[in-house]
Amino acid sequence: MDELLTLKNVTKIIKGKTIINDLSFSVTKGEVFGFLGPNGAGKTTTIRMIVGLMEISKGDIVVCGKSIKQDFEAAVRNIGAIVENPEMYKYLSGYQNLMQYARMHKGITKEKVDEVIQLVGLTKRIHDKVRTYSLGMRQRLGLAQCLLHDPKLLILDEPTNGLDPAGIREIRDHLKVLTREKGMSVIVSSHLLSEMEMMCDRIAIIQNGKLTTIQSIHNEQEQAEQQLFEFETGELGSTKAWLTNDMNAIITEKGFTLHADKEQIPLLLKQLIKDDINVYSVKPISKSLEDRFLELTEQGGKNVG
Ligand SMILES: Nc1ncnc2c1ncn2[C@@H]1O[C@H](COP(=O)(O)OP(=O)(O)OP(=O)(O)O)[C@@H](O)[C@H]1O
Repeated sequence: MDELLTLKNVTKIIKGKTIINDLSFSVTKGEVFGFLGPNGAGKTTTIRMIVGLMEISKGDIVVCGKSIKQDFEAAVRNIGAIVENPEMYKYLSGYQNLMQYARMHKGITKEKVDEVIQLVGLTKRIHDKVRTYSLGMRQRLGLAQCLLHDPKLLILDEPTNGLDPAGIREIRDHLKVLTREKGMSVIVSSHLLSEMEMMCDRIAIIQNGKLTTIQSIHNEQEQAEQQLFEFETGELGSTKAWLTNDMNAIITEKGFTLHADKEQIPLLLKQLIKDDINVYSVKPISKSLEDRFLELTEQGGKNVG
């Protein structure tokens, strides 16, 4: 089964106010899925519902084939999560903290504790007291703790909050190991696009409790399919006359721009040449996710829906 997590029309209403509105998406095995949105968009609320900390008002969440509503324990068993800052005893060592946790949860062996310590790269400092750890090391200790019960799906709410670039990079590298080598799926949330672009395979943008877009990050072919193209043509008057309303083109200083599939470009060129309009260049204008994110958020969700 490729889908590890599916949200089906999930809605959350608190005191008559719709906080999450009909949210549907799936996360597949081995991917890092980003949840991006401005403050107050509803990321934490959604995550709290996925990990079972908050009830769903409408819809359902399915984890590894188990419905959170019908089979709660079997569903959440597959999840490891850091939602709020993980509580650690600062006067104990990292190792003592993990062993303490292992003692409270059935079936976690000492070998498993050693394995996760190595996985998060804390071997050298694991016997030092947590109060001597940097924030990044504390985050990694938290990560180690939630890996102890071998979750299939890891959920990290704002994992890079307060970390310096080196700390962010460490988290990023660890997520790669977990997904690529261990086949886990990871959901990370953030309001910082640049970090998410470096960390995620796909990013869902959430705005006012609604999903506005899901975009693959490394799939350039997919991104190139629907694009804005800039045509540089000669005579602007005849160009303007040539364009029809349904093309939704915008006249520029040098010619015009329009959205088109790549396959449409040769057809448009043939037509322009046939109609005696000179074309000096055609180039795709890459619209970064950043533009899209800013556009969506600055418009206050105009495109939402
Ligand atoms: N228990 C609650 N009662 C009333 N409103 C709530 C409650 N929990 C969340 N909200 C509201 O729901 C909206 C979404 O909040 P949420 O914390 O999920 O956003 P977020 O995207 O995680 O933002 P941030 O990045 O600031 O944490 C906010 O407007 C918040 O005020």
